[in-house]
Amino acid sequence: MRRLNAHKPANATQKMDPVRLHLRSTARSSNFLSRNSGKQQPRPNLCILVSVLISLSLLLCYLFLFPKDPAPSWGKRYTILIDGGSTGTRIHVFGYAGSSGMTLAFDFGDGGLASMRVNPGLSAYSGDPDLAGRSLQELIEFGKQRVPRDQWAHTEIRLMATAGMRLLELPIQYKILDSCRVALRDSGFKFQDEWASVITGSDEGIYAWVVANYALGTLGGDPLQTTGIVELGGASAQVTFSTGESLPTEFSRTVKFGNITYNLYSHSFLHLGQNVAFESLRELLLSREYNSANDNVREGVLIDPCVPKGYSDTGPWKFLPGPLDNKNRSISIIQSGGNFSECRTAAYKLLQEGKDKCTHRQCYIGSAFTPKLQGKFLATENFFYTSKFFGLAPEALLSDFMTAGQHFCGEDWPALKKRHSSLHEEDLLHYCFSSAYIVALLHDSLGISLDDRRIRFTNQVGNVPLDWALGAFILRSSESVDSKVTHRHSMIVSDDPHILLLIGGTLIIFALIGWFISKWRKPQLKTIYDLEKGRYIITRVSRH
Ligand SMILES: Nc1nc2c(ncn2[C@@H]2O[C@H](COP(=O)(O)OP(=O)(O)OP(=O)(O)O)[C@@H](O)[C@H]2O)c(=O)[nH]1
Ligand SMILES: [Ca+2]
Repeated sequence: MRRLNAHKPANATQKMDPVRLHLRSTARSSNFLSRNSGKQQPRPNLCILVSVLISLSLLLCYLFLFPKDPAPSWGKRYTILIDGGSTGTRIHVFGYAGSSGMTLAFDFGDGGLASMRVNPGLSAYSGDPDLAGRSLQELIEFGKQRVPRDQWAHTEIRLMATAGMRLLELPIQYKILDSCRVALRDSGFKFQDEWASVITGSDEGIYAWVVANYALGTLGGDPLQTTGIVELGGASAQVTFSTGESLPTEFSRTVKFGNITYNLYSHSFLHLGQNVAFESLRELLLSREYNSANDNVREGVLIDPCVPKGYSDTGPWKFLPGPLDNKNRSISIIQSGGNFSECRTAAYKLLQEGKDKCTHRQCYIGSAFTPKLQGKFLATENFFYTSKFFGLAPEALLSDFMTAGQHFCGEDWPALKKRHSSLHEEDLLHYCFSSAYIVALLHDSLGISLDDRRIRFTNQVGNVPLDWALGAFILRSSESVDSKVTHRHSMIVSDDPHILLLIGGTLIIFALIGWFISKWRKPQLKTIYDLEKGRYIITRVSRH
């Protein structure tokens, strides 16, 4: 049997006298109730309370769905990208506002980006792939110095290798990648095996295009206002730009940024990076078909027009297996020809190799389709290093490279070494070749006129280094922003602790509102004893 209600009617005697207890109007009983519940406790005005709670929760919802700033930044976060290039491996540590960010504003200055390079590149370990992973240790330590320890487990680390690795046989590539995965798994950072890979040359070009246009402020704007990128690396060269031309599928890429879609031509010319091209040109000079026209080989001596006068190198050389016959294999010395125009002719011939296999409407380089270059371009890496060495302005003309190269190639090698004693000899040796190669590539092959001002030779725009790795980071960040924007309205909870807090708080407030309303709506029941009927009845208590 339920206990009697603790409160007694006002006129009740101490003893529960069943006779006098009548059905109480809920009002009187509630008055009675209030009289007997000790000191008058002002019951919270439920309506005010509920409305405060509802407005609070609406405010929280507004903050979550329409934050003042696309998203409040939640402190700094990090991501790491390792660029596995043919001549070296470099780590880039990106620090950025860890917002659930709907905006992309990165600081690529000292506060936001830290990089370090080690030589040689991963492909140099083809003879002993297990050592490749060890070459990453120094870079991983560098990353640990830049990322706070409590963030290591949340910091993703990715290895993206380029042309140097693409040149290796697949089994060797896999062994080198596996060796790197072991090192990255043990790094303490967040890593998954598929995050160590060899990227395509087309992706490499796209990423370089993204960082260039991000730095120029044209990413997300009119495609016709974007700037193309030509990059001369160590083992490959990339050409990427926006074009209205119809493109064969293998050369056509689309990049979506914000609500703009860019139709891009992107291709990486493998083997045509500067370092590999320099070696390949010697192979060409030694080949039979070339030699029939030129007497570059006389009694075991190769005359190389692409090295300054007075240079000689007694080898050994690692000539790639190719069109060499035994007679030429017995090269004992390479002597300088120091002749810019002969070097340019040989370089052009190298760039045209394979043209007979062209199956497209036009192939400016080898058998690859290349549309006519449209718009402005940034020329990076070896394009920039060569222009810088010759003291050329960023807006230099190709005719300036010709003049500088003609002079340099004809100079005396010992005098050059003396004058540029601070430079790496290998870099110094390449400038005769690179000046001729740049003219043969951009003018003789791609059709940029000698006095065209469309090209800027640079490795930086503002404080943004034009490194494709930054482009990969920007693109990934924008994709994750897009996915957050897409999901934001479907309230898919982000992994951001503050967002979770916001949602949790909102849910608690709604639950409180629901509870109060249910209390308020739930009939307040009272059990009283009816003297006349001699039994207990349950009655509803009225509300104020
Ligand atoms: N002259 C000169 N060349 C440099 C310097 N630093 C790097 N290089 C050369 O410039 C090129 C650098 O381009 P990168 O893209 O870094 O080359 P990489 O990534 O090792 O090669 P890929 O795998 O083809 O991209 C290489 O040919 C280097 O040898 C420099 O300070 N001076
Ligand atoms: Ca590179």
